[in-house]
Amino acid sequence: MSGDTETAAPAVDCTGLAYAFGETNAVDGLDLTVAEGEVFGLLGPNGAGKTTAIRCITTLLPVPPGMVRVFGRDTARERMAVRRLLGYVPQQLSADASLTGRENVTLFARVFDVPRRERAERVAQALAAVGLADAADRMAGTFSGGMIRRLELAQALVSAPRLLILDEPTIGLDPIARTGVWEHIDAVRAATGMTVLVTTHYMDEADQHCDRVALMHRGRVHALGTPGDLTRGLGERRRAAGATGAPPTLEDVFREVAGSGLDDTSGDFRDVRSTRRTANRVG
Ligand SMILES: Nc1ncnc2c1ncn2[C@@H]1O[C@H](COP(=O)(O)OP(=O)(O)OP(=O)(O)O)[C@@H](O)[C@H]1O
Repeated sequence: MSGDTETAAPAVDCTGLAYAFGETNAVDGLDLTVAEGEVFGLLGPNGAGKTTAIRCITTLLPVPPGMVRVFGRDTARERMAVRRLLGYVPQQLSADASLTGRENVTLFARVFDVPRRERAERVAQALAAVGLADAADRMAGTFSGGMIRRLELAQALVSAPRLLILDEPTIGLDPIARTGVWEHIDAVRAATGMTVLVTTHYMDEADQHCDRVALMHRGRVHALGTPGDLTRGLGERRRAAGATGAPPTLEDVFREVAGSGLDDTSGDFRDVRSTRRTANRVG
């Protein structure tokens, strides 16, 4: 693969991506292109297939050649090259409560082969980028949920990836901590031009922070565009049908495309479950 091809290729290119767990088609023909430099939101309710799609893109789940390319590199054929291009913050907690913030990030710097002589500085930069410079030498077990999430962000950033993939980065956090996480994602993106692919079921966050979103339901993309285009489009359809009222939100767009498949209570359950996971891990 030539350097030119890699530069011209989209950050992520999924073509007919499919993945099944036994009888369950978790991802069922997903077509998706993420341009370099954009913040792209993969949205959907529990079970939509977001995490499975992300795990295929990160090479953690194997798919046949031709389904997923990252900066032009096929995940099936160039697994290690793809891994070197991306930073991944999974839903499961990846920080170790018994290590300090700095030690946690240093561990990732070693795993990702950050050269030894650059390591200390790169770790300090990653911690500063997420607002944890002052807390760097405290045990992660003393961190709040929002600080842990930012620490995990620093772990993913220390290898200076071209593509940052975040699976539900703000789940289980209170509104202030959620804002804090996004402020740092936005700042890193502004400073580096890094591509960000994020899954979330918080439509308000996607509306505010994503350049484009894909609304995913039952393994497929049902709507794709900028949040503004999607909400304007629904507003126009409603006006054409004679409806009045408040301008639609992204959540309204989602309800239109997903219909009765949406579960009103799923977000709450997920928050509780995730909060518990956080508590178990760092408690
Ligand atoms: N390891 C697994 N074994 C069996 N089925 C699975 C597995 N992981 C996911 N699934 C199923 O695949 C489907 C998609 O799940 P996935 O986790 O990708 O959805 P999601 O949109 O990320 O939802 P959530 O936000 O709840 O993680 C669901 O029906 C889920 O039950």
